[in-house]
Amino acid sequence: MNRYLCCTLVQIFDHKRILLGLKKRGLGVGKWNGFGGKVKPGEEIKMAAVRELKEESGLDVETSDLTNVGKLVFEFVNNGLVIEVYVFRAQNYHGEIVETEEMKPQWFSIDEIPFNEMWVDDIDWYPFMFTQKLFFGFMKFNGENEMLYKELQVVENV
Ligand SMILES: CNc1ncnc2c1ncn2[C@@H]1O[C@H](COP(=O)(O)OP(=O)(O)OP(=O)(O)O)[C@@H](O)[C@H]1O
Repeated sequence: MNRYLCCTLVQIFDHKRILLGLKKRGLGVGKWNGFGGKVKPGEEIKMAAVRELKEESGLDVETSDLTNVGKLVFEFVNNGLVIEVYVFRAQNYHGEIVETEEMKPQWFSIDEIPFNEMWVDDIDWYPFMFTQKLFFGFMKFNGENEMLYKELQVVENV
C-alpha cells in the first residue's frame, strides 16, 4: 500500500485577482500555490480547508463560502506517495493577509498567473476553474517537477 495523504487547496479570488502563496518549506517549496495542507484525522475537509487557509495566509472564510472546483489525485512514482487534493475557491473572505513561516502571499492578476513557477499540473486545471467546470484529475509525477501522466475530465460531482 502506498503512503496516502488527503489535502485541501483554497484559491482566493478578488475580482480579477487571485491570491497565491510562495511555499517556503516542505512539499512544493519555491512554488506559488493556493493555500492548503493535510486534513487531520477525523477533520471535515472544508474545516481543514478553512484552518489551512488561516494558518498560511491569515484570512478567514466561512465553510459556506467555499465552492468546490474539483479534485486531483497525484501519484509520486519516485516515493509511492499518493495525494488526494480537494480544491475550493472563495471570494468572500475577511481578515488581514499575513506572511507566515510557511507561505508568502501575493495578489496576481488572473492574466499574469506565474504558471512557470507553479506545480506543472496547475496550467492544465486552472482553465476548468475559470470556466467553473467541476473537474477530476489524475496525474503521475516523478519528483516535484516531472509529470509523467495526466488525465482530466469534467465531472458531475467530486
Ligand atoms: C503534485 N501537484 C500538486 N499541484 C498542486 N498543488 C499540490 C500538488 N501537490 C500538493 N499540492 C498542495 O500542496 C500543499 C501541500 O501541503 P503541505 O504543506 O504538505 O501540508 P501542511 O501544510 O499540512 O504541511 P506541514 O506538515 O504543516 O508542513 C497542499 O495544499 C496540496 O494541496
